[in-house]
Formats: sequence, C-alpha cells, structure tokens
Amino acid sequence: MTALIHQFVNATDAESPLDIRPIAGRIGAEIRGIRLGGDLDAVTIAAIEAALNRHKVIFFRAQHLSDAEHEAFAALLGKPIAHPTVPVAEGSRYLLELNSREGHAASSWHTDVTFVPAYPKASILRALIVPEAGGDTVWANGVTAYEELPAPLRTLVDGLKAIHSNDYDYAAVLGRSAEVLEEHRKVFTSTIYETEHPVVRVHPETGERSLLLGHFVKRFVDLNVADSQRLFAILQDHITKPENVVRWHWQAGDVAIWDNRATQHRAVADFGIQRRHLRRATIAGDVPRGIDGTESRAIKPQATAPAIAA
Ligand SMILES: O=C(O)CCC(=O)C(=O)O
Ligand SMILES: [Fe+2]
Repeated sequence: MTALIHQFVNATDAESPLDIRPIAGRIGAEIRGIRLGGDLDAVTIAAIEAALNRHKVIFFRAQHLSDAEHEAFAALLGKPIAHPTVPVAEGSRYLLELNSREGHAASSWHTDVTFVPAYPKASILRALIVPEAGGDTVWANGVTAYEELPAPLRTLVDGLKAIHSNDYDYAAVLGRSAEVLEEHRKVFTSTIYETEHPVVRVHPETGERSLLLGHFVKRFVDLNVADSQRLFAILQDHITKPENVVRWHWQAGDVAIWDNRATQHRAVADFGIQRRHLRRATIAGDVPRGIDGTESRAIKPQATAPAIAA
C-alpha cells in the first residue's frame, strides 16, 4: 500500500486514477467522477494530494457536502484547524464562515493566515449559496511566478525576508461600511501576529520554489516602508498576471482545494448585494523554509519567557 501511495506523489495526470481536466495553462484542474467525504480510501487521498501538488488548486463540481462531511473529508488531508482569531462557523467544529450579505468578500490577493509561522498547508472551500452572476474566485501560481522572474529579480528575492501581520489595512481589502469594517478588524486583530517569512519558500513535498507574499505583508526586512511598497507591487504584479491565474465560476455545491504553500487567491467582489455563502476548512501546515534552509519565525506575540523557579 505504501509503495502504491508514493507512486502518486509525482504522478502525471495520465497515471492518476482520477479524471483530471486542467483548466488554465499553468494552474487549476477540475476533477470529475468523485464524491468527496470522510470515507475515501488512502489511494484516492494520495491521488488527490498528488493532483493538488501538480495543479495547485483543484475543483469538484456538485458535491453538496454537509458541515460534517466537509470536516470529515478535511481530516483525511491532515489536521484541520480553526482560524487563529475568527470564531468558528455556527454548528461546526472548525469551519470558517464566509457569508456575504453586503457585497463584501476577501477581495485582495493573499495566502491564508501567513501572519503565523506554520500557516495552513491547504484550504478546502465549499459554496453553499452563490450569486446568479459574478462572485468568482481567482488563484495565482507562486511557483510559475518565481520561475518567470527575470534573473536579477530572482537574485534579489532569493535571500529576502518579509514581515507578515494580521494588523494591516482592512479598508483597502474589504471596503465596506466603516462600522462593519471596524467590527471585522476588531475580531481579526484580537491578537496581533507578526511573522518573518522567506520571500521564496521551498515546498516541503515538491521541492519547488514559490513566491510567498500577499496582503498580510507589512514590509521587507531591512527595507523601509516606501521601498517595501514599491518592491511588493512589482512582485505581486508578476504573481497575479493572467498567465499565472485560474478563475473559477462557482455553482452551489462546488468544492475548491488549494495548496496554500504555493498560491495566492482572492474573491472577485462584483456581485453587488446578492447573497454569497461559502465555508472553509483549513489544514495545518509546517514552518516554511527558504532556499538556504532558514525557517520562518514569530515576532509577535512574543514567546513568553520560561518561568524562573524561585
Ligand atoms: O470568498 C472567496 O472567494 C475567497 C475567500 C477566501 O479568501 C478564503 O476562503 O480563504
Ligand atoms: Fe483566503
């Protein structure tokens, strides 16, 4: 069994037991003919993980999972974890609620929860209610973005580190009423986190190098805020150019799983006041390493000093 599972780690689509249909040229595939849930066998899970490593985000139509099925399936991919500051969705054990009634959505490019060191390795998002038109989600491939950087920029980022924090400009990201915004910010920042990550992360399973940035970045280490902002814009432009991106038009019941170690994503907030309701399961990840093997480290909250025995 183990040998068979390992065979899938680098499997091509043709070798996979799954029906995999790539969508964009560099990222994203739909997987057909499978029903997700907590009862999938180890070979199928290994094949899903291999497809995820290869395509970075994978889509499954018409799953219509319950909260319990969503959570049971997530547990087969690793250790499900709740968001560090946002309370779990009602009736669930660790799902994150994304329920928009005011046209708001997470509409700026990010990787989930990068303000902590061991941020999630994968997220599993399911659509419950979707707008008639609009409300798509887009994902960008951080690996092809890195590979495509001109050599001088690659040299620049190879040794660079960035500070990520959940204390950032919520208005720029969410853009809704001041009151709701403030409420939202309060919940999100009930604890302030700051983490130093390498800008180039080496993927622990594929060995691929990818750009690790997104909207939680505050600044680059040893650069001031003005230079940081300009460099950030240059790099984000490379990551999010259409060639590196896939766009998914949701139908109720769909599931998307992304490799949060190699991608960024954002919602497209073009659906006015139509209802849009999704729930996300999140899988624990490991501490990133840069090209030279250096690990990410927490800056805030500071580790509490060990108690001194009196
Ligand atoms: O609402 C969306 O399309 C994306 C939400 C998001 O950022 C997430 O689920 O992590
Ligand atoms: Fe997200």
